[in-house]
Amino acid sequence: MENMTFVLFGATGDLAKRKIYPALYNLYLDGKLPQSISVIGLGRTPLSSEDLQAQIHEALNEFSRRDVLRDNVQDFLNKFRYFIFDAMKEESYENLRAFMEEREAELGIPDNRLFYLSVAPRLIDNIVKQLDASGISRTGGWRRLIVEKPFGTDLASARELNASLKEVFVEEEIYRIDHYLGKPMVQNIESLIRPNPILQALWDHKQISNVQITASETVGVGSRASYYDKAGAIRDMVQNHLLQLVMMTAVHHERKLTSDQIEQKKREIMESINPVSDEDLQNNIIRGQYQAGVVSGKAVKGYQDEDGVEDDSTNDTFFAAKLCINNEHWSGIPFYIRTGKRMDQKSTRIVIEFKQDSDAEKDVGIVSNLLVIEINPNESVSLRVNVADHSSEKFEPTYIGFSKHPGHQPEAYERLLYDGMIGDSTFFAHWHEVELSWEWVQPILDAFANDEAPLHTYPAGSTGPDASHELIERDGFEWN
Ligand SMILES: NC(=O)C1=CN([C@@H]2O[C@H](COP(=O)(O)OP(=O)(O)OC[C@H]3O[C@@H](n4cnc5c(N)ncnc54)[C@H](OP(=O)(O)O)[C@@H]3O)[C@@H](O)[C@H]2O)C=CC1
Ligand SMILES: O=C1O[C@H](COP(=O)(O)O)[C@@H](O)[C@H](O)[C@H]1O
Repeated sequence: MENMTFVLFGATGDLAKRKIYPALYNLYLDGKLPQSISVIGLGRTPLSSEDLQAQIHEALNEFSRRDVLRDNVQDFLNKFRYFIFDAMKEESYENLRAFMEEREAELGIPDNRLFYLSVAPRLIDNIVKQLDASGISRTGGWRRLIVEKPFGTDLASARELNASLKEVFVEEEIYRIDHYLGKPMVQNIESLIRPNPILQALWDHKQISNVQITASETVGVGSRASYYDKAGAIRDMVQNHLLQLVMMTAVHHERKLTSDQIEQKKREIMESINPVSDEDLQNNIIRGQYQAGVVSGKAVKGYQDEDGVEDDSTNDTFFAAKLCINNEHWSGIPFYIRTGKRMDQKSTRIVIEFKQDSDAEKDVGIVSNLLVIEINPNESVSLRVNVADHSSEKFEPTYIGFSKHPGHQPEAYERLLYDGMIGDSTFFAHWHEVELSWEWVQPILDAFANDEAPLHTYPAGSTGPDASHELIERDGFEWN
């Protein structure tokens, strides 16, 4: 890997502490950082480099998946410098350029520069313009830009944001983070199907009856009401993570695909998803909001009573939909997606349900085969099969599969940061996917904004509103 400067905008922020520093440390432990790297943390808070290093050390103690090793942590921390920086002030950039160049000279490294924007979206336009104007992004080496979510708040703002990034960077240099794409089991979908002809042969509408994608959470809005009450589940989870899971599930891997081919296939899938019609808005889209209830044995407030949430908020904390991909492989197969906060369990999973011809044998316990890909918090793949129980002359559903142990393998941010450093954008969200995802959700955003869709409530700690069960039961299935 080439030596580089890693410029972290938002070095004093929550994401840096919880995800970025632990990811960098674990890459360091695995020998996956460049031999020589200058990491420059930026923020307005007046800190010295030693202060930042102390904060990072603390963050590692709290959030690293592996123990912090006394004998090497200082070597890791020495790579960091802090620079007091206000993204809205022009002079900050001139000073940053000098600081960065000085450090590059001190370490004898080329001007390969990776800019990580872990800051509020409202700052991004100015940062990118100033990086260009100050010459910071005009490097003799390579330059890359990692952008955090949310990428816009609707189709128009996403296009605007993209246009301002494109004034300075080309698509190949822009890495839009969607941390679900960094999750090991999501990255493993291809390696699960392609080398296994038995699964490849099953991966289409002839064998599959429906696909279900769930991302349920037990947490509520927490301290993020100012953002979440405007975003809702649709912007927070659906436009990005859930639609990415749809694309990753629906891609066909007849052979090993290059990054560009995967990008093209994902784009084709998004283009093949039926646009949301008025009929869908009435029947196939479910908006929900949690009420008071009990989660993991603890009484919790309803959404409207959460700190920072408007009293009469109609914001969606739950979303479910049925969508169809109109291509040769998936035509006629419903994809059901759902996500919600304050549900009964934390679970992100993809369930592929296979067709079952033996309706007549339901009374002896025969059920459809399922392929269950558990993404989070457990990482496993299992296949539900019917096994005869000779004593009762009935069949028992039995799961065969394997599990991985989270904590023993690199987490999403480690994988994505590493990919960003080596210049592999396979598991980042490319512009066309992002734009097409916004195009798909835009009619839903409009309907929610105009209160044209019913708001179903559900008790915290439940499996979501009844309407989301009716959505799937109408087609003769149930959420697995
Ligand atoms: N936290 C999370 O779990 C997730 C966050 N994200 C995204 O990551 C980004 C960062 O989030 P998060 O860390 O939570 O946010 P925080 O509010 O915790 O941190 C914001 C950071 O931005 C810096 N900042 C704010 N204004 C300026 C400015 N004018 N000039 C320079 N720096 C500035 C702050 O530094 P200072 O105050 O020192 O200036 C701070 O380091 C956001 O886009 C968010 O949507 C995405 C997924 C999850
Ligand atoms: O991006 C986000 O994701 C988290 C859920 O992520 P997970 O890795 O724990 O499944 C969600 O809580 C948050 O609201 C959202 O912004």
